Amino acid sequence: KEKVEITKEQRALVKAIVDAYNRHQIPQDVAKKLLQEQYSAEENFLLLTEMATSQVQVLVEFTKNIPGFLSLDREDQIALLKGSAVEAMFLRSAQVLSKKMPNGHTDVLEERVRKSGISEEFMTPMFNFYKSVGELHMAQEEQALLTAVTILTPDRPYVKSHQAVERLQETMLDVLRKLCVLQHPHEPMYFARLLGRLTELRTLSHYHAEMLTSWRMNDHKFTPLLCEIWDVQ
Ligand SMILES: CC(C)NC(=O)n1c(-c2ccccc2)cc2c1CN(S(=O)(=O)c1cccs1)CC2
Repeated sequence: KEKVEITKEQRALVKAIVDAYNRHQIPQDVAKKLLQEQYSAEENFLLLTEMATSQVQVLVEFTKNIPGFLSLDREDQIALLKGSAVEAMFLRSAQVLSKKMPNGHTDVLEERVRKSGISEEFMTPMFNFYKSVGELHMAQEEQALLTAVTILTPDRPYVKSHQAVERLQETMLDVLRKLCVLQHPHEPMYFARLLGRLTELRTLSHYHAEMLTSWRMNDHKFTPLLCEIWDVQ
């Protein structure tokens, strides 16, 4: 039985990432609004736009606090953010849905998302993903580190110093692997299942590009920040 040891540096790394992750929660008022306003598809779409826009701002702040990220080449920093924004949004959504919320809130949230103009063909894979993440009952350290691992994916378009990003991602993966072994001693495949969610995320992000065109058909407007991070309009 290999003895898994988290080093002092790794403990500090996890603390930095989790603090950043918790510091940048989506403003509660935005999430609360999802539960208050009326149910029209237009209203739901607007609320998702607001939540997604606020999540991008949160994502940028979180990313800047990933140790080593700001020492990467500036253009690579942008390439990593743009390349991971959609995946981070879906991962965040899954984490929001799997969070313990006052009873009934999750259903309302789910209902609003289902009635926001997203075509049925994307609804199924999207909610399958939310369910498969929820079933993992991820600890917050795992959620924060998995988000960091997603952002630090070296093979995003336009990334120049592939190796520098890979080194950073490996640092995160090593401590995430150790945490999984320590926190799920009876589930030797837990870490592998976590990484499997990242594969599902990539597939979802391919659906997202098509989702956007279906919305644009019904002249739905996005915010300038979403247009910039998604390279649309
Ligand atoms: C938590 C935030 C980041 N999640 C969020 O905004 N959601 C959620 C969601 C899921 C579970 C709980 C709460 C919300 C589902 C969807 C989105 C956004 N996208 S989008 O960005 O393509 C979008 C399209 C049009 C305007 S914004 C569409 C799908």
